[in-house]
Amino acid sequence: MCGLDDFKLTVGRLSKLRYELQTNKPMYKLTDKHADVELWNQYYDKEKERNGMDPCWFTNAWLYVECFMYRSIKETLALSMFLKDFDPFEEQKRSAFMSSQTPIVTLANHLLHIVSSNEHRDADLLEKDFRHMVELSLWGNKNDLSISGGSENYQKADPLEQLDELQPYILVDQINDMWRHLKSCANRKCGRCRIDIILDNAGFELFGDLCFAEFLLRMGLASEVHLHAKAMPWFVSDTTSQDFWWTLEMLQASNNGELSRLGTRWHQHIKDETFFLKQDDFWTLPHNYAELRAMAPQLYQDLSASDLVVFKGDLNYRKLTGDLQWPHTTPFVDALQGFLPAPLCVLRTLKADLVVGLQEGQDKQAEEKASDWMVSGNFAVVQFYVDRAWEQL
Ligand SMILES: O=P(O)(O)OC[C@@]1(O)O[C@H](CO)[C@@H](O)[C@@H]1O
Ligand SMILES: [Mn+2]
Repeated sequence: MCGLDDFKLTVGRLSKLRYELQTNKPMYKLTDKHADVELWNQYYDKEKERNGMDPCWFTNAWLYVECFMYRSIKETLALSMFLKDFDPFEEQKRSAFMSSQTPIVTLANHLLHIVSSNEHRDADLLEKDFRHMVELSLWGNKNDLSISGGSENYQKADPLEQLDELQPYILVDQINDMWRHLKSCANRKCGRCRIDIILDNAGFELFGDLCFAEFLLRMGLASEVHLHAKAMPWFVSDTTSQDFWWTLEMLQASNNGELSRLGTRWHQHIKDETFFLKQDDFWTLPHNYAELRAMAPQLYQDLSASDLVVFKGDLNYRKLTGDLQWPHTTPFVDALQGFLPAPLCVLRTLKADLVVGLQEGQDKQAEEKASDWMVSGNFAVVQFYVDRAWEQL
């Protein structure tokens, strides 16, 4: 088959997918060669058994349906001859990165300034800088391309100047608890701590996450950082391994000295195994994280070796909490339903209508401030949990 025919066939399949989705047709079983096919098809059978009918686009759970849409796009491409590895969102991701150059440079300057100053013998200053780096990584999550339906959504304002005014929008702020945990880990293990980041969006968010990782390394709070990327194009802007490498290449090739230094440094971190880039099919399944241990035992075991697992973003939050309508005052740990491979935290801006761990009445106050507080990405939570037993290890 020639390229043009292959292209036409693929576009036809995508149009069919769109039509079926828009008209609530039944979903279907996957047939491509990817290793996750059986797990998806088992999920389909379970849903069918539960509801007594084939899963349909409008009637099944939002999380499942939404994940399946991205997986179906992947299948359509996988079944083609010439577009197997094509990332349909690549252009948007790259353009969002390019458009965020000014705030990226601001953030790079800030990071390089704080890691090269000697002032951190003052513990209070180190703690303040830690807070800022966490907040920068947190608010980077505002910039995702799936909430904007794929249209331009990139960091425009100066990220540092915004931090103070954004503070009141952090509904749950457990940054101090994270700080105490990391300090005590670093003391106990002489700085030999492992941090994992379950990445979310590429572009400014990924850059902020890498800066946070670099800060932890340079301040002696971590000795290795494991970065978990998606195994396929996902929710438009999520970071794939390809996006990660492209970002490092772009930074290294930048004519801005600071960006270029960071790009070179992060390549070196990979070579000397300070950074680890990982991907696992589990992150692109529709399952809740309470099922991770049973579904992906090796991944669970790997995460268990971490001193802190940082989950970025809204989709991770939905999967951590099972995407359920919890009362808003439900303790965070209860919503995790036993998923506790290691100490963990979430850095998430709210884009879906669920949240836990709020104080009584906090939801009403947020609602008075903005009726779309749960879905606008303008409010956030930083939630942390460590089991007592881990603290004593
Ligand atoms: O995980 P992220 O990037 O923070 O957000 C993903 C997201 O934009 O996608 C879905 C809407 O399509 C929602 O779950 C959420 O708002
Ligand atoms: Mn995302």
